[in-house]
Amino acid sequence: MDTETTFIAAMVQMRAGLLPEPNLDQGARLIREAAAQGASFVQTPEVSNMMQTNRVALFEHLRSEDDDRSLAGYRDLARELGIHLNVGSLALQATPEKAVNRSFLIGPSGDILARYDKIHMFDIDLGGGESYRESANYQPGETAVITDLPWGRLGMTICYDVRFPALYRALAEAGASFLTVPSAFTKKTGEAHWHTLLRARAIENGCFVFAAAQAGLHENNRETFGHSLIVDPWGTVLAEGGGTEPGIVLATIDPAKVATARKTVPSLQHGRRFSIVDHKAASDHLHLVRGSA
Ligand SMILES: O=C(O)CNC(=O)[C@H](CS)NC(=O)CCC(=O)C(=O)O
Repeated sequence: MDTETTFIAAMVQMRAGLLPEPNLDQGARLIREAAAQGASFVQTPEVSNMMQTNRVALFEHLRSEDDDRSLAGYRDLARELGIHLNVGSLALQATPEKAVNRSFLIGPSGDILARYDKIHMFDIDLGGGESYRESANYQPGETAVITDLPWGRLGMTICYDVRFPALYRALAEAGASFLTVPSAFTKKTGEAHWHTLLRARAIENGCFVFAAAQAGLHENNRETFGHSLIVDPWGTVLAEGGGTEPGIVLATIDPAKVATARKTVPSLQHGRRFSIVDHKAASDHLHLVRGSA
């Protein structure tokens, strides 16, 4: 594997609406623009096909992987443009009752090289009446996924996964140089946490982090944070999208930066397993011992 070669990565920032067809048009237009600017790796955000929280409407438009027109369209596009295309995620039918939030890596041949089902479900109450119950409509994945790009190994994750650092450490230990975090972050949590979480995952694992994001006010009245990011293994932001509009951001990626960052700060090698002492339990025990003496 020639890890000396640089390449251009592009994050496609979208404002997905309720229906798959116009969303595919929006995604395809931006992917073409990215390829025209030289990108050979392009990522789209979480739920590129549908931003839909209403269960009835969601299930009306859900298709199984084999029948999904967005997936077919993105495969055709990857083949036509000769790029590696990471469709951040598609909402797909998994069972009669549940969808799955699935990310795809499509190769320049149009073949599906890898798929990853989002593991961590965003079930939270943010306050101010803003609540999410992803697990009501989606079934979680149970398997972390690492795959190969021509420039190094890629660990695939989605959005809320970014809050679970053990997943990223496992992917880095399995050989990942690149970590993908396609997202639809809320505006509130994005303002507080987005840059910090993504830069931390890059720094602590010595990996590039690619995070294409949904942005702006969507048809379902949800507002997402945007700020699609490309972060290098030193934690430097190489490219960043705006807060509200669809568009693309690009950066030249030098895979050699992975080895350089890890050589400078070898924290991946210095990690050690440890046990934990509960100080309170230990002092209670001492007290008991003294009392019985
Ligand atoms: O349901 C959809 O339409 C698309 N999916 C999402 O928006 C997902 C699940 S609700 N969003 C997140 O995971 C946000 C995480 C986040 O914002 C955080 O960790 O702070």
